[in-house]
Amino acid sequence: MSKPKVLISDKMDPNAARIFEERGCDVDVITGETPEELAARIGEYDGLAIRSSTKVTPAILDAATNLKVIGRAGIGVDNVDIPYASGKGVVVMNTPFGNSITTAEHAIALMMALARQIPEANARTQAGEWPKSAFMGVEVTGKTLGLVGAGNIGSIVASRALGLRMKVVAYDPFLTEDRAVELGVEKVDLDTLLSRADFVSLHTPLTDQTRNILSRERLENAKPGIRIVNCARGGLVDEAALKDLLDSGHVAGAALDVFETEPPAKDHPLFGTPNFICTPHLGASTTEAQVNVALQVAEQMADFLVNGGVTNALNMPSLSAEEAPKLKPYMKLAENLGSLVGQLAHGNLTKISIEREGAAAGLSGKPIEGAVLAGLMKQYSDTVNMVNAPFLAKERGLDVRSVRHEREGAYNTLIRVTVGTEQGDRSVAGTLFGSDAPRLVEIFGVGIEAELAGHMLYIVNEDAPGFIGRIGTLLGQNGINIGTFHLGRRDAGGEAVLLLSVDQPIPQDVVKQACDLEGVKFVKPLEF
Ligand SMILES: NC(=O)c1ccc[n+]([C@@H]2O[C@H](COP(=O)([O-])OP(=O)(O)OC[C@H]3O[C@@H](n4cnc5c(N)ncnc54)[C@H](O)[C@@H]3O)[C@@H](O)[C@H]2O)c1
Ligand SMILES: O=C(O)CC[C@@H](O)C(=O)O
Repeated sequence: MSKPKVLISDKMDPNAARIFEERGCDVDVITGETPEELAARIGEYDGLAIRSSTKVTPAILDAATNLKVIGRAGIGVDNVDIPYASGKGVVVMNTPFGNSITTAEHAIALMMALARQIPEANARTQAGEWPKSAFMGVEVTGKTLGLVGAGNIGSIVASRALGLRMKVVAYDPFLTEDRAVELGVEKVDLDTLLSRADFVSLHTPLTDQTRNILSRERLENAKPGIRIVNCARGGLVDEAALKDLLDSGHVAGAALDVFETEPPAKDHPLFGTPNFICTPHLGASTTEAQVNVALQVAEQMADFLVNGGVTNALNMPSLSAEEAPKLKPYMKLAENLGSLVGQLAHGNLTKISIEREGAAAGLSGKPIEGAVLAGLMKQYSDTVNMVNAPFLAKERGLDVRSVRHEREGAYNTLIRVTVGTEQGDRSVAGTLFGSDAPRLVEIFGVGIEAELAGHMLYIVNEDAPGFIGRIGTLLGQNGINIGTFHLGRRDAGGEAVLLLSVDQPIPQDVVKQACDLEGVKFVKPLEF
């Protein structure tokens, strides 16, 4: 089997390339290309490892015909069109912790630099002045730091600020009272935070809710003399308003590591403003953080490409490398069951339920759900896989339920898939023979044991003598060889089900002739 191919398209610590190679991937490091150059190249790669320079746009994703995974060596993934990547079935991963300490330290460094105007004092001193009387700083001890966002980085900033003997208040809609107590911070609303904070540090992602969170109105109503630090994302602070309020003195200082547009224009209005300092998106730029994120992204991506393990994916549930091989036969079973109901159920499907019992109940439900949906929707799309199937299902308004039963059933492991159709609910179930051989064990209420593979024919007929001979003769006369033959029936003399595998696709006219055989109620060729 050929090795998966990975492209590292942004400057990254060399440990990333080393890990990819050690873990069984071929790797190219080609940085600084134009979007057109990247689009021309990307088709040959299974994985793309990036930092923030590469913009993974729909045009790049359309050209990425083999791409399976994008790994961001860092936290923010605003340079990746995740919905589009999900639609294409590409997993997007980040490394959520590798640079958190470094970024938190940068925020603290900028806060201290603002408090003592270090950059300006440094520049003037080195320019030959001795401007001792021009600078009068403030202590941070005893002052209030307002954290907007108390996730990974915000929490670390809180602990460092408490070490500096500051009081910390935090605004984060997802911060629980218990967690606030654990962090030693006071949970407040945003207006209270801005009315009380001497320093504000931003640590949220940029979303529709956080864009412009420090708006002109909020800045105008903030405590006079407030100082602002943003090491999170440009776009959180209204830059024009910040300029006006620094000029008026209402805001005593501001430090930005990130800008709405990066790099900012050379004549950005904030440049040259007294008490404004900035760094060129250096939050994550320490040796330690860059080694961490490079190692992590390469480990995660190689694990996915080589073993199927999923860690820190933003558009797919996690799956450990230990669990991935155990899940593999279940995924095949789940995909086949989804495909079977998809091929057999008529009309508009409105809901689907995926039940797991026995050993299957102990496995992660989301990957199994993704595999069932991928099987179900294969008929509608050639590019569907377990990453994009849940999104496609949602788009189609399909109500998807996963149920895990504690009960013991007739099989020691079982997956049942039931779809709601215009004719009522239709259900199929399957198990594993041994530890890894998927088998269908029930189809629409009829017990049967069959492997679902290759070209198959499903027939519902009256349970009466002579039928098996008739279908065997028909297929034989048409030169079609039967591979496997499986029978099931509800009651003797009632409705029977025949599922057989054949060595080639069954032509339409043979299907038609099968429909015309005596006692036949329904015929459907199936493909797995
Ligand atoms: N400057 C840099 O180089 C650099 C480096 C690393 C991370 N970052 C950025 O820092 C930010 C924070 O990273 P993190 O690892 O702490 O992320 P995180 O996901 O751990 O924390 C983000 C927090 O923001 C909170 N939040 C979400 N919406 C909010 C809202 N409307 N109001 C208030 N809080 C809200 C969340 O509940 C969460 O607790 C991200 O944007 C990341 O991209 C920047
Ligand atoms: O890669 C970088 O230098 C920036 C990383 C940072 O913005 C992040 O979100 O992790």
